[in-house]
Amino acid sequence: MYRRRLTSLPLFFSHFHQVKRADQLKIYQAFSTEIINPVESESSSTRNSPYVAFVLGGPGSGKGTQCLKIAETFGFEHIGAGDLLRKEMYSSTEEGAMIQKLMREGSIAPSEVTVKLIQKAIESAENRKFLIDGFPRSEENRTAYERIIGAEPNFVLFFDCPEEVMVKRVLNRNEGRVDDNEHTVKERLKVYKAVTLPVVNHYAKKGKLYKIDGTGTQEEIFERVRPIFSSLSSLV
Ligand SMILES: Nc1ncnc2c1ncn2[C@@H]1O[C@H](COP(=O)(O)OP(=O)(O)O)[C@@H](O)[C@H]1O
Ligand SMILES: Nc1ccn([C@@H]2O[C@H](COP(=O)(O)OP(=O)(O)O)[C@@H](O)[C@H]2O)c(=O)n1
Ligand SMILES: [Mg+2]
Repeated sequence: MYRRRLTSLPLFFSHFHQVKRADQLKIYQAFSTEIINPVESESSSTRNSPYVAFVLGGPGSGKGTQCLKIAETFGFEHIGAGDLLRKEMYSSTEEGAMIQKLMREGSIAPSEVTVKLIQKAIESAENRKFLIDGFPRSEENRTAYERIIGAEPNFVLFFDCPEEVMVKRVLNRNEGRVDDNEHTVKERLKVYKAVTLPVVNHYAKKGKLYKIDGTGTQEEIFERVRPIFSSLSSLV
């Protein structure tokens, strides 16, 4: 038995007119989007394993801001990869010092370190629905997650934003971060384009990517995100 619903979603699947998500959804991009939810056929093992959305986008694209809204509205647990690393950075261990150096340079921390922190956060949460924000930032991050966690994300959100908008937001962020300065943001943008965008393309090819216009007000962007999560609420 299938539950059918018609919605008009502002989805932007970059390269596909028809996208098939292996787990539960079939989504056809058109003027309106049909979502077919095989609710009754969902096995209990699927229900018990964590439901994971990765959240990607350049520095300042609004990942953290939108994750807070999604978490509050749809009951997801927000795990910020950068937040986990920053916490570790202040732990006055050797690893903490290494993370601080990499963050200052705008480089990516070793995947094993980041994935282990994410794994701990998933395991210690009561929630089973997760937004993993700022991860995977490299193909190496992605394969390390698949190897250590033994799963792929259910889907991936990607906030698409022009560089000049991202830079302006980062330089106005004012959270005292070691990497929110003109020099590091330039490096981070280079890393984003060379190392993170291939991961975004990987998920686009797999039909797992929701590309969202990251310009406009926080509220406008959230209205683009909302239908994606509304359509899931009966599933997870
Ligand atoms: N739509 C928006 N318009 C203007 N400023 C924004 C918007 N979304 C987020 N910001 C601000 O821009 C900065 C970067 O946003 P953040 O969510 O931290 O991005 P990211 O996690 O992708 O780096 C923050 O100071 C945030 O308050
Ligand atoms: N998967 C990740 C995520 C963040 N990081 C590090 O943490 C920094 C800040 O990440 P973040 O996600 O908090 O940054 P924003 O994109 O939110 O501005 C990155 O520039 C990297 O140095 C990492 O090494 N690996
Ligand atoms: Mg962030």
